[in-house]
Formats: sequence, C-alpha cells, structure tokens
Amino acid sequence: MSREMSRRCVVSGSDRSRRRVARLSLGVGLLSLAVAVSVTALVGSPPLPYQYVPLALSVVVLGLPHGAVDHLVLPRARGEPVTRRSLALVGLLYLFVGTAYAVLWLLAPVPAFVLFILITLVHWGQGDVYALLEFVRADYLETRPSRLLALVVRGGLPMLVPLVAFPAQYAFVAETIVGLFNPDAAAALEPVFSPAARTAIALGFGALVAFALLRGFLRTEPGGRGPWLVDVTETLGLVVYFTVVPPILAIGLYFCFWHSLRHILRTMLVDAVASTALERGAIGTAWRRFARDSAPLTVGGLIVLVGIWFIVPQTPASVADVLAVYLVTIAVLTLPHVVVVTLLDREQRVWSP
Ligand SMILES: CC1=C(/C=C/C(C)=C/C=C/C(C)=C/C=O)C(C)(C)CCC1
Ligand SMILES: [Fe+2]
Repeated sequence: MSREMSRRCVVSGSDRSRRRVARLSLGVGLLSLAVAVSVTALVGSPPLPYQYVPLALSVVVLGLPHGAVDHLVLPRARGEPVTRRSLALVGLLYLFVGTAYAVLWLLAPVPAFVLFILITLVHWGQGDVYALLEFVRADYLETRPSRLLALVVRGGLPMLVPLVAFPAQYAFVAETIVGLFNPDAAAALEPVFSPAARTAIALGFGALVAFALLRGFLRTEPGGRGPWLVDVTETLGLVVYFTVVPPILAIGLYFCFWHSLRHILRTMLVDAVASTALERGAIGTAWRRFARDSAPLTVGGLIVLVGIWFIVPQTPASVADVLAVYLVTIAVLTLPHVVVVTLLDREQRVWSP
C-alpha cells in the first residue's frame, strides 16, 4: 500500500479502530460462510421459502442501508462538512443515473440484466479490493493490474460460481426478473446456462482464481504470508460456499454479512465520531450512529421499490416476482452507488498505488 494511502487512513481512522473493524469483517464473514456451508452439507438445501429470508431482511438490515449513507461518505472522507450542495449533487446523481438505468430496464431488459450482473461483479469486487488493502494489508497487491485481477476474482465468485453450480435457480431468478418486463424475452438468456458455456466459465474463471492466488504466493516471503493466507482462506471459502449453498440464500447472506458489512465498517472509519467510538471499543455507539444516518434514505430506497413495483409492466404475483422487483430496485440504486464508491476509492487511493 502506498504511503499516501496509509497517511489518509491515519487521518480517517486510527490503527486500533482499523484492526477492530478488520477482525469483525473477517470473523462475521467467515462465520457466515461456515454456518451456511455446514447446515447445507448436514441437512441439505433449506426449503425455498427459508432461502428468501436473508434477502428479505436485507431490505432493512445491512443490505439496503449500506448504500443509504452515500450522501455522507465523500465529505466525511475528505474531512469536509456535509453541505446542501454536496447533498444535492448525490441526489442528482441518483436521480439521473438511476432513472436512466430504469429506462434501460423498460426498453431492453435482457441487456439491462446482463449489465446488472457486470455491475455487481465490479462493485462487489471493488469492495473486496478495498478490504484486502485496508483490512488485510495485502501488500502483494502493489500494482493496479494486480488489484484489477483481485477485483475480477472477488466479484466473479458471487456472480459466476452460482451460475456454474446452480444453473437452474440462477436461470429461474434471471428469467423472473426479465419476465417482469417482457415474458417473451426471458428465453434469450438460455445459452448462458448451457453445459458448454458453464464449462467454459468454470475453466476460465478457475484458471484466473488459481493464477491470482499463485501470484500472491510468489510475491510474498515465507515469514510474511499472513495477509495472503487470509486472502486464500476467503477466496477458497467463497468458492466452496457458492458451490454448495443455493444462490438465493447464498447471495442474500453474502450481500448482508460480507459486502454490506464491510462497506458499513469502511464508512465508519471515515467518520470521526464512529471511528473514535470504535477506538474505545464502543461498537454499539458506532452502530447506533450508522442506523440513524442510514434510516432516512433506507426509507427513500423503499419508496423507489414501490415506484418500480408500479412501473413494471407485469403485476408481481409471486414471492419470486417480489424478489425480482427488489433486485431491479437494487440494480437501479446500485449504479449511482458504484459512482460514489468509486469516488471514495479515488479519495483513498485504492486504484493509484
Ligand atoms: C439473488 C440472485 C441473483 C442476483 C443477485 C444480484 C445480482 C444482486 C446484486 C446486488 C447488489 C448489486 C447489491 C449492492 O451492493 C442471481 C445471480 C441472478 C442468481 C440467483 C439469486
Ligand atoms: Fe455496495
């Protein structure tokens, strides 16, 4: 990691709060994977209604709220006050980018869905690159290409492994989402789920994961492999997890307890009040502050959900349809969220080593 980034991190959160946050994200993340894998291995896949529970919870717990502090993070990371102008800029970003993407869903749902998978891959990957650098101190990711490789690996795990391991459930959710807009278009995605396409994805992505891990190994010394071992444990843990746990459940848990948790902890480190609280071990104080900060725009997100419900041409009629409406809402909210997180990445020099 560059000296500049360390300097900023000293500004944005003490080493003690950083270490606390790192332990929390790793502990909760690995525990979630272990519990879900063990339960699935012991008693088999939970019945479908249970698989929806984490995604349903993510509407108010961790998931939707993690982006609902987007209007606060940039000024906080820059050490500037939150002004009416900074709020308006984020509001306009959400309005224009979100609306444009909603229009794309209406006009071309299949490309919009493929874009959603790509956006998620990039966004979840970028979140993990930050965590690798700042929480794990993976200093073997010293160049921009090495970080891009880590992005593709970490983002590809939740988006590609389920496609290989659970094509039927993946196709079902994909077709339900596209079907909300145009039931005739849903079949267009079918070739992606063919055995040939899945084999190609498994081989290509598998080789990339192996290459990334091997590269990290070769760039570290025997005495200093701690961060690399964390990286391998997380990576292989996620491979096993997404291979074993059915995707609706797996992605729901991952969204809450992996991606969103890490991002929320990141936003706490750039917030002077929360990071001071973390430093003294007052985790409850930091969480109460986050709950208060994120509450208004979580309600805003729910209003968007209701809006999407009314603009989709097909009336949602099943639990799967409700999930599909929620996923379109997430898609529309995530694109502007990616812009904010990319600016935060820039502020924290994630991409300019
Ligand atoms: C639920 C689910 C899917 C998609 C989930 C996606 C794409 C979620 C994106 C969430 C985002 C972007 C959150 C923001 O941080 C798949 C893969 C179709 C497979 C079946 C289950
Ligand atoms: Fe996010």
